[in-house]
Amino acid sequence: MSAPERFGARLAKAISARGPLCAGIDPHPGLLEAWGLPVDASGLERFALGATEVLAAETAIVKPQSAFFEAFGAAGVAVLERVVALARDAGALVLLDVKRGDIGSTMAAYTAAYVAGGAAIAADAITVSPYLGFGSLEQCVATGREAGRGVFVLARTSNPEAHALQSAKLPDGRTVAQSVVDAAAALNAGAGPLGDVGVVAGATIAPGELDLTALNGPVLAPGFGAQGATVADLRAVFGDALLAKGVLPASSRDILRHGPDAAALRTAVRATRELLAGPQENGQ
Ligand SMILES: O=C(O)c1cc(=O)[nH]c(=O)n1[C@@H]1O[C@H](COP(=O)(O)O)[C@@H](O)[C@H]1O
Repeated sequence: MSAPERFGARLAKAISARGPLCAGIDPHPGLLEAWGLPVDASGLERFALGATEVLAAETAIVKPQSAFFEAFGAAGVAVLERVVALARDAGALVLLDVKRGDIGSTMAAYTAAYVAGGAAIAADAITVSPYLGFGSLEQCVATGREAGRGVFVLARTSNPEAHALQSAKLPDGRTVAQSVVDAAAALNAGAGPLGDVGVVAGATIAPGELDLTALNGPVLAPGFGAQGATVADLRAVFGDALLAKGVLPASSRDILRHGPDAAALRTAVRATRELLAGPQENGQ
Protein backbone atom coordinates (compact mmCIF):
# COMPACT_ATOMS: atom_id res chain seq x y z
CA MET A 1 0.00 0.00 0.00
CA SER A 2 1.41 3.42 -0.90
CA ALA A 3 2.11 5.93 1.90
CA PRO A 4 -0.59 8.58 2.41
CA GLU A 5 0.17 12.00 0.96
CA ARG A 6 1.82 14.15 3.59
CA PHE A 7 -0.10 16.81 5.45
CA GLY A 8 2.11 19.70 4.30
CA ALA A 9 1.61 18.74 0.66
CA ARG A 10 -2.15 18.38 1.11
CA LEU A 11 -2.32 21.74 2.85
CA ALA A 12 -0.31 23.49 0.12
CA LYS A 13 -2.77 22.16 -2.49
CA ALA A 14 -5.78 23.22 -0.43
CA ILE A 15 -4.37 26.75 -0.02
CA SER A 16 -3.78 27.01 -3.78
CA ALA A 17 -7.36 25.97 -4.44
CA ARG A 18 -9.19 27.93 -1.76
CA GLY A 19 -6.86 30.53 -0.26
CA PRO A 20 -5.24 30.55 3.19
CA LEU A 21 -8.15 31.45 5.49
CA CYS A 22 -8.66 29.06 8.41
CA ALA A 23 -12.27 29.35 9.59
CA GLY A 24 -12.72 28.62 13.27
CA ILE A 25 -15.73 26.67 14.47
CA ASP A 26 -16.06 27.90 18.04
CA PRO A 27 -19.54 27.27 19.46
CA HIS A 28 -19.35 29.87 22.23
CA PRO A 29 -22.48 29.87 24.42
CA GLY A 30 -22.96 33.55 23.53
CA LEU A 31 -22.93 32.72 19.82
CA LEU A 32 -25.47 29.93 20.30
CA GLU A 33 -27.73 32.48 22.00
CA ALA A 34 -27.12 35.03 19.23
CA TRP A 35 -28.17 32.38 16.70
CA GLY A 36 -31.40 31.85 18.70
CA LEU A 37 -30.35 28.39 19.81
CA PRO A 38 -30.54 26.74 23.24
CA VAL A 39 -27.25 26.43 25.09
CA ASP A 40 -27.36 22.64 25.21
CA ALA A 41 -26.23 19.72 23.07
CA SER A 42 -29.08 20.21 20.58
CA GLY A 43 -28.15 23.89 20.12
CA LEU A 44 -24.51 22.92 19.76
CA GLU A 45 -25.40 20.39 17.08
CA ARG A 46 -27.40 22.86 15.00
CA PHE A 47 -24.78 25.59 15.36
CA ALA A 48 -21.74 23.45 14.66
CA LEU A 49 -23.16 21.46 11.76
CA GLY A 50 -24.73 24.58 10.21
CA ALA A 51 -21.48 26.54 10.46
CA THR A 52 -19.38 23.63 9.19
CA GLU A 53 -21.57 23.04 6.16
CA VAL A 54 -21.02 26.63 4.99
CA LEU A 55 -17.44 27.26 6.11
CA ALA A 56 -15.95 23.94 5.03
CA ALA A 57 -17.26 24.45 1.50
CA GLU A 58 -15.46 27.81 1.26
CA THR A 59 -12.11 27.40 2.99
CA ALA A 60 -8.98 25.29 2.74
CA ILE A 61 -9.07 24.37 6.41
CA VAL A 62 -11.49 24.65 9.30
CA LYS A 63 -10.55 24.67 12.98
CA PRO A 64 -13.11 23.30 15.42
CA GLN A 65 -12.18 24.27 19.01
CA SER A 66 -12.62 21.11 21.06
CA ALA A 67 -13.33 22.77 24.42
CA PHE A 68 -16.64 24.20 23.21
CA PHE A 69 -17.75 20.66 22.35
CA GLU A 70 -16.27 18.98 25.44
CA ALA A 71 -18.27 21.45 27.54
CA PHE A 72 -21.39 19.44 26.64
CA GLY A 73 -19.87 16.09 27.64
CA ALA A 74 -20.21 12.93 25.57
CA ALA A 75 -23.00 14.43 23.47
CA GLY A 76 -20.75 17.37 22.59
CA VAL A 77 -17.86 15.12 21.61
CA ALA A 78 -20.26 13.15 19.39
CA VAL A 79 -21.12 16.42 17.62
CA LEU A 80 -17.40 17.15 17.21
CA GLU A 81 -16.94 13.79 15.48
CA ARG A 82 -19.73 14.70 13.06
CA VAL A 83 -18.19 18.14 12.43
CA VAL A 84 -14.88 16.51 11.48
CA ALA A 85 -16.58 14.09 9.07
CA LEU A 86 -18.82 16.79 7.56
CA ALA A 87 -15.93 19.19 7.00
CA ARG A 88 -13.92 16.56 5.18
CA ASP A 89 -16.91 15.64 3.02
CA ALA A 90 -17.18 19.33 2.09
CA GLY A 91 -13.56 19.31 0.93
CA ALA A 92 -11.83 21.14 3.78
CA LEU A 93 -8.93 19.93 5.88
CA VAL A 94 -9.62 19.80 9.61
CA LEU A 95 -7.27 21.33 12.16
CA LEU A 96 -8.64 20.17 15.48
CA ASP A 97 -7.77 22.73 18.13
CA VAL A 98 -7.14 20.64 21.24
CA LYS A 99 -3.83 22.15 22.43
CA ARG A 100 -2.59 18.85 23.83
CA GLY A 101 0.80 18.23 25.40
CA ASP A 102 2.02 15.70 27.99
CA ILE A 103 4.84 13.34 28.86
CA GLY A 104 5.71 11.13 25.89
CA SER A 105 3.87 8.02 27.09
CA THR A 106 0.63 9.96 27.63
CA MET A 107 1.15 11.98 24.47
CA ALA A 108 1.02 8.62 22.69
CA ALA A 109 -2.61 8.30 23.76
CA TYR A 110 -3.45 11.76 22.38
CA THR A 111 -1.69 10.72 19.19
CA ALA A 112 -3.87 7.60 19.00
CA ALA A 113 -6.95 9.73 19.59
CA TYR A 114 -6.33 12.30 16.86
CA VAL A 115 -3.52 11.79 14.37
CA ALA A 116 -2.44 8.14 14.21
CA GLY A 117 -3.73 5.93 11.40
CA GLY A 118 -7.19 4.77 12.53
CA ALA A 119 -7.46 7.59 15.09
CA ALA A 120 -10.77 7.80 16.95
CA ILE A 121 -11.39 11.47 16.03
CA ALA A 122 -9.20 11.63 12.94
CA ALA A 123 -8.17 15.21 12.22
CA ASP A 124 -5.79 16.30 9.48
CA ALA A 125 -3.80 18.14 12.15
CA ILE A 126 -4.05 19.17 15.80
CA THR A 127 -2.71 21.99 17.91
CA VAL A 128 -0.13 20.87 20.49
CA SER A 129 1.63 22.55 23.40
CA PRO A 130 5.43 22.28 23.73
CA TYR A 131 5.62 23.14 27.43
CA LEU A 132 6.51 19.61 28.49
CA GLY A 133 9.51 19.96 26.21
CA PHE A 134 9.54 19.93 22.42
CA GLY A 135 10.96 16.40 22.48
CA SER A 136 7.78 15.13 24.13
CA LEU A 137 5.98 15.88 20.83
CA GLU A 138 8.35 14.18 18.44
CA GLN A 139 6.70 10.75 18.48
CA CYS A 140 3.34 12.41 17.81
CA VAL A 141 4.87 14.21 14.81
CA ALA A 142 6.40 10.98 13.48
CA THR A 143 3.24 8.90 13.90
CA GLY A 144 1.03 11.62 12.45
CA ARG A 145 3.38 12.02 9.51
CA GLU A 146 3.08 8.32 8.65
CA ALA A 147 -0.68 8.76 8.54
CA GLY A 148 -0.49 11.95 6.43
CA ARG A 149 -1.34 14.17 9.40
CA GLY A 150 0.34 17.15 11.02
CA VAL A 151 0.65 19.30 14.14
CA PHE A 152 0.72 23.02 14.91
CA VAL A 153 2.95 23.75 17.89
CA LEU A 154 2.16 26.77 20.07
CA ALA A 155 5.07 29.17 19.69
CA ARG A 156 3.96 32.75 20.28
CA THR A 157 0.24 32.82 20.97
CA SER A 158 -2.09 35.74 20.34
CA ASN A 159 -3.22 36.39 23.92
CA PRO A 160 -1.70 39.24 25.92
CA GLU A 161 -0.76 36.96 28.87
CA ALA A 162 1.55 34.90 26.66
CA HIS A 163 4.32 37.43 26.32
CA ALA A 164 6.11 36.96 29.66
CA LEU A 165 6.52 33.21 29.28
CA GLN A 166 6.92 32.81 25.54
CA SER A 167 9.24 35.80 25.04
CA ALA A 168 11.50 34.85 27.96
CA LYS A 169 15.12 34.47 26.92
CA LEU A 170 16.97 31.16 27.02
CA PRO A 171 20.66 31.07 28.02
CA ASP A 172 21.57 31.07 24.30
CA GLY A 173 19.77 34.39 23.82
CA ARG A 174 16.82 33.09 21.82
CA THR A 175 13.29 33.51 23.10
CA VAL A 176 11.32 30.42 24.17
CA ALA A 177 9.02 31.04 21.20
CA GLN A 178 11.93 31.21 18.75
CA SER A 179 13.32 27.94 20.14
CA VAL A 180 9.96 26.29 19.38
CA VAL A 181 10.05 27.63 15.81
CA ASP A 182 13.63 26.41 15.37
CA ALA A 183 12.77 22.93 16.68
CA ALA A 184 9.82 22.75 14.27
CA ALA A 185 12.07 23.92 11.42
CA ALA A 186 14.50 21.08 12.15
CA LEU A 187 11.67 18.54 11.73
CA ASN A 188 10.60 20.20 8.45
CA ALA A 189 14.08 20.22 6.90
CA GLY A 190 14.02 19.07 3.30
CA ALA A 191 10.24 18.72 3.07
CA GLY A 192 8.45 20.32 0.16
CA PRO A 193 6.35 22.26 -0.64
CA LEU A 194 5.54 22.64 3.09
CA GLY A 195 6.58 20.54 6.06
CA ASP A 196 4.09 18.83 8.36
CA VAL A 197 5.07 20.68 11.52
CA GLY A 198 3.34 24.02 11.77
CA VAL A 199 3.63 26.64 14.47
CA VAL A 200 1.09 28.98 16.03
CA ALA A 201 2.06 32.65 15.93
CA GLY A 202 -0.62 35.21 16.66
CA ALA A 203 -1.37 37.95 14.17
CA THR A 204 -1.37 40.23 17.23
CA ILE A 205 2.35 39.89 18.04
CA ALA A 206 4.91 42.59 17.37
CA PRO A 207 6.64 42.60 13.99
CA GLY A 208 10.13 41.12 14.22
CA GLU A 209 9.43 39.08 17.38
CA LEU A 210 9.87 35.78 15.56
CA ASP A 211 12.08 34.71 12.70
CA LEU A 212 9.97 32.29 10.67
CA THR A 213 12.04 32.35 7.50
CA ALA A 214 13.59 28.88 8.01
CA LEU A 215 10.40 27.18 9.25
CA ASN A 216 9.48 25.54 5.96
CA GLY A 217 6.07 24.75 7.43
CA PRO A 218 2.68 26.32 7.92
CA VAL A 219 1.94 29.07 10.43
CA LEU A 220 -1.46 29.30 12.11
CA ALA A 221 -2.11 32.98 12.75
CA PRO A 222 -5.06 33.51 15.09
CA GLY A 223 -5.97 36.93 16.39
CA PHE A 224 -7.18 38.13 13.02
CA GLY A 225 -10.67 39.63 13.34
CA ALA A 226 -12.26 39.50 16.80
CA GLN A 227 -8.94 39.92 18.65
CA GLY A 228 -8.16 43.05 16.66
CA ALA A 229 -5.48 42.09 14.12
CA THR A 230 -6.00 43.35 10.57
CA VAL A 231 -4.63 42.47 7.16
CA ALA A 232 -2.09 45.26 7.65
CA ASP A 233 -0.97 43.56 10.88
CA LEU A 234 -0.62 40.23 9.06
CA ARG A 235 1.60 41.90 6.47
CA ALA A 236 3.67 43.66 9.12
CA VAL A 237 4.15 40.55 11.29
CA PHE A 238 4.69 37.91 8.59
CA GLY A 239 5.72 39.81 5.46
CA ASP A 240 4.43 39.18 1.96
CA ALA A 241 6.77 36.29 1.17
CA LEU A 242 5.59 34.19 4.14
CA LEU A 243 1.97 35.23 3.64
CA ALA A 244 2.18 33.76 0.16
CA LYS A 245 3.58 30.49 1.52
CA GLY A 246 1.66 28.84 4.28
CA VAL A 247 0.43 31.45 6.76
CA LEU A 248 -3.14 30.58 7.73
CA PRO A 249 -4.93 33.62 9.17
CA ALA A 250 -7.56 32.20 11.54
CA SER A 251 -10.84 33.83 12.39
CA SER A 252 -13.72 32.44 14.41
CA ARG A 253 -16.14 34.88 16.09
CA ASP A 254 -15.80 37.60 13.48
CA ILE A 255 -17.21 35.23 10.84
CA LEU A 256 -19.58 33.16 12.99
CA ARG A 257 -21.42 36.22 14.28
CA HIS A 258 -22.99 36.57 10.81
CA GLY A 259 -25.07 33.37 11.24
CA PRO A 260 -27.42 31.63 11.56
CA ASP A 261 -28.51 32.56 8.05
CA ALA A 262 -26.37 30.37 5.75
CA ALA A 263 -26.28 32.95 2.95
CA ALA A 264 -25.12 35.70 5.34
CA LEU A 265 -22.47 33.39 6.79
CA ARG A 266 -21.30 32.48 3.28
CA THR A 267 -21.08 36.16 2.32
CA ALA A 268 -19.03 36.87 5.46
CA VAL A 269 -16.54 34.07 4.88
CA ARG A 270 -16.15 35.03 1.21
CA ALA A 271 -15.56 38.66 2.18
CA THR A 272 -12.86 37.59 4.64
CA ARG A 273 -11.23 35.43 1.97
CA GLU A 274 -11.24 38.35 -0.45
CA LEU A 275 -9.77 40.67 2.16
CA LEU A 276 -6.87 38.23 2.50
CA ALA A 277 -6.43 37.80 -1.24
CA GLY A 278 -4.96 41.33 -1.54
CA PRO A 279 -1.65 40.74 0.25
CA GLN A 280 -1.42 37.23 -1.24
CA GLU A 281 -1.56 38.55 -4.78
CA ASN A 282 0.63 41.53 -4.08
CA GLY A 283 3.15 39.28 -2.41
CA GLN A 284 3.81 37.20 -5.50
O1 LIG B 1 -4.34 27.59 18.69
C1 LIG B 1 -5.22 28.42 18.45
O2 LIG B 1 -6.07 28.18 17.61
C2 LIG B 1 -5.12 29.73 19.08
C3 LIG B 1 -3.87 30.17 19.40
C4 LIG B 1 -3.67 31.50 19.79
O3 LIG B 1 -2.56 31.96 19.95
N1 LIG B 1 -4.75 32.31 19.93
C5 LIG B 1 -6.02 31.89 19.67
O4 LIG B 1 -6.95 32.69 19.77
N2 LIG B 1 -6.23 30.58 19.30
C6 LIG B 1 -7.60 30.08 19.04
O5 LIG B 1 -8.08 30.74 17.88
C7 LIG B 1 -9.48 31.06 18.04
C8 LIG B 1 -9.64 32.56 17.97
O6 LIG B 1 -10.98 32.90 17.90
P1 LIG B 1 -11.47 34.37 17.50
O7 LIG B 1 -10.76 35.33 18.39
O8 LIG B 1 -12.95 34.31 17.76
O9 LIG B 1 -11.13 34.57 16.04
C9 LIG B 1 -9.90 30.42 19.35
O10 LIG B 1 -10.37 29.12 19.07
C10 LIG B 1 -8.62 30.33 20.16
O11 LIG B 1 -8.63 29.26 21.07
